[in-house]
Amino acid sequence: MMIGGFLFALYWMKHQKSFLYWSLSCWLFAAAELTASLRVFIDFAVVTVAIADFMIILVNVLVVQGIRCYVQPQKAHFKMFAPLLLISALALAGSLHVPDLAQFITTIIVCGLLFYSVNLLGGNHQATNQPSKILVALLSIHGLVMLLQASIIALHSFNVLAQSTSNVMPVILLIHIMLATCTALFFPLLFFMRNEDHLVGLASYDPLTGVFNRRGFFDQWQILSKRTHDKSCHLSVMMIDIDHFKHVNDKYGHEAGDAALKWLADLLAHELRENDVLARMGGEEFAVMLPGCESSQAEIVAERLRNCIFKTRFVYLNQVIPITISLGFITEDQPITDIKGLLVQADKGLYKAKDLGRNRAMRYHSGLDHTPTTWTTT
Ligand SMILES: Nc1nc2c(ncn2[C@@H]2O[C@H](COP(=O)(O)OP(=O)(O)OP(=O)(O)O)[C@@H](O)[C@H]2O)c(=O)[nH]1
Repeated sequence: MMIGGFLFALYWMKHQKSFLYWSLSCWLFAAAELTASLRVFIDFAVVTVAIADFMIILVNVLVVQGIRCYVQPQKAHFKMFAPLLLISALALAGSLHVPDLAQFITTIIVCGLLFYSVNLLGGNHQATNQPSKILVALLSIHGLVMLLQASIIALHSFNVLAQSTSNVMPVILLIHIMLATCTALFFPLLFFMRNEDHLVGLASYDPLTGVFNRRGFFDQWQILSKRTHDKSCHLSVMMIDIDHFKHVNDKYGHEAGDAALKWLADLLAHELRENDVLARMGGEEFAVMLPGCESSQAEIVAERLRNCIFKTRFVYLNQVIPITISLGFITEDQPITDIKGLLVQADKGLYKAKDLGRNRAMRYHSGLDHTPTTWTTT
């Protein structure tokens, strides 16, 4: 009852329908247990068997409905459960005088609902956070306990386990209550973690282009450097800048400039591999990190990017706006600790490309201290 109250308070504050369904399921669970326990005092199977079991099925339907509201809110129509509830009611009514059969039917239906929940949460790509994994585990264990319970009921009804079930069933009931309590307590964490993931996402992505921002770029670098720790691995880094972008803004307007940035980010992302990291570092400047990309490949990629932007027409409000980019790039063959230093060097290549007339890619070679810096155009 208290967890139900807690979940209802969350619904009241957050207006998330999932919390409403989960709080109702908690309260209904308490009511169902109370109704079933009346069989000690009264012999009225319609209430203590059929209605109590139907309430247990409804509890689990409400749990699933809450999960559906979390996973796919647009498609979560409660009426989808109407056939299941109708069939359950008829089956329970038909097994009124055979309590074992009613319990077996209830157990199998609840088991199905639990595994459906596992499928909903496990198959949802957005729900890959820690609480959702724990919930998948809890619901799976609960489903297996239900299967065990169904087997015991079946064996009992064929008199195979005549004596021992009376000892096992209270233990199973206790496990149910523990699993249900843990599950109910983990549900709110689903939303809290999703909100946190969303905030982290907002902090790491550039809202205009949808690619990483400066912070996201360095976060990705941290992830990459941990993965390739102690491994000698090639890494190429590029700095990319739109040529005469001020002119684009001045002549066609700031909105055209924004559209050009988005167009450029989409094209670059399309030309890069999946594990390359593209980020808008600020203004009209982009950076690319190409893990495992050695020197000769970096040259090919840089030229491919430059040529792709040069050849592709950017059309804004029926006007063709000429866009070209300049690039500076560098490849490091040693394990890297200083990504910022690498960016500075790629940036030097970029400014050399600008100096030499723009619409070109320049490699920055950093040698030993006594080696003069050399530039290569591609
Ligand atoms: N539309 C738009 N413009 C931006 C944005 N961020 C920066 N800019 C503009 O980008 C322009 C950058 O101009 P400059 O740094 O002079 O460089 P440039 O005109 O591209 O010249 P070069 O880099 O030397 O080829 C400025 O006009 C900024 O206002 C943005 O988010 N949207």
